[in-house]
Amino acid sequence: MIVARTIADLKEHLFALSEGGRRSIGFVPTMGYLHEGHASLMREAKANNDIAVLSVFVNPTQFGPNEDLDRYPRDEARDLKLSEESGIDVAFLPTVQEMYPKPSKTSVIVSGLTDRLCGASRPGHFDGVGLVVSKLFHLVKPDRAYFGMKDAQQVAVIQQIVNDLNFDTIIVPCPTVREPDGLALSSRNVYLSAEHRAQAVVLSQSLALAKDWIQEESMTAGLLLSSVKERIESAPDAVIDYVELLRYPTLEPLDEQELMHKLESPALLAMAVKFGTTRLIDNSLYHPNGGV
Ligand SMILES: Nc1ncnc2c1ncn2[C@@H]1O[C@H](COP(=O)(O)OP(=O)(O)OP(=O)(O)O)[C@@H](O)[C@H]1O
Ligand SMILES: CC(C)(CO)[C@@H](O)C(=O)[O-]
Ligand code: BAL
Repeated sequence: MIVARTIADLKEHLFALSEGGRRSIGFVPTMGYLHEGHASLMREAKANNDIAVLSVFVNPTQFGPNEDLDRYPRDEARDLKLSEESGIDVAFLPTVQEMYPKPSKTSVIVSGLTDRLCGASRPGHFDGVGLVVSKLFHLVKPDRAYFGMKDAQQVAVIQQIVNDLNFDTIIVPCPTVREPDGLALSSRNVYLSAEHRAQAVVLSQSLALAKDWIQEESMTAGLLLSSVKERIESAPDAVIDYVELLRYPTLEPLDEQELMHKLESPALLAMAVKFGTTRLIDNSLYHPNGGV
């Protein structure tokens, strides 16, 4: 596996390996501290492309002033080991100076899709994601890029950027990988105390319950939301940031009276919940035919 730390190095290696763009590139952008969720994306990239590229970059422009940029977990040696084992050919690990030698005067702002969910509770977050993903796509020129559905809003936002800016990249959404008890894998799980780790299972449990509840004939969107919130709040330390039910991928809210078993388009039940200072997200996508 080649490790590139500069843009010049990355471009040189990619040009050689791809034979000037003739061989396909699958790309997995991450912020590192890799886990099995990231590994599933890396394996998918390797299985469906000639060359698999990983980036590890804790992107400062997507963190708010009071967020966890400074304490975001990092373990480069472990990341390199897992990425090599997962079939990555080129790992790009730039410094902040390399990616942003000067503050960017250009922004990539997606309107509408970023008004709710994490876009509302983390102002400016998706502007930073849009900027760095656009920069990375220009550098890597991937044929396919792999993103986890745990960040469902991110997938919708990036798909919109690709459509609007004519990137020649297919966005491949990948399923959320979970711990045996259902907790979605996340680099930030490492922040959880043992007590909060035990309580955090309430997120996936509430999503599983919602899957049953939507089959009930009288279940409306409003009732589903209040039932899910009640379930989450049964965990003593859970503090809800948001729980929302939106059409996917347009992210328009469902009507409170809408009957869930009569859904006509996919609906996303998405949540962000804090345990102490740790903010976790999870979601599930429900399809009109009752499929999940
Ligand atoms: N459990 C998971 N299953 C599948 N993909 C995942 C999972 N967790 C993260 N990803 C995906 O990995 C990519 C990189 O995400 P990131 O590095 O932020 O990891 P993370 O574990 O979500 O970290 P954080 O805790 O900061 O949200 C994103 O496309 C994200 O959706
Ligand atoms: C896509 C991404 C790597 C951009 O920094 C980040 O938002 C993430 O890890 O999901
Ligand atoms: N997985 C999204 C990256 C972030 O939380 O900033």
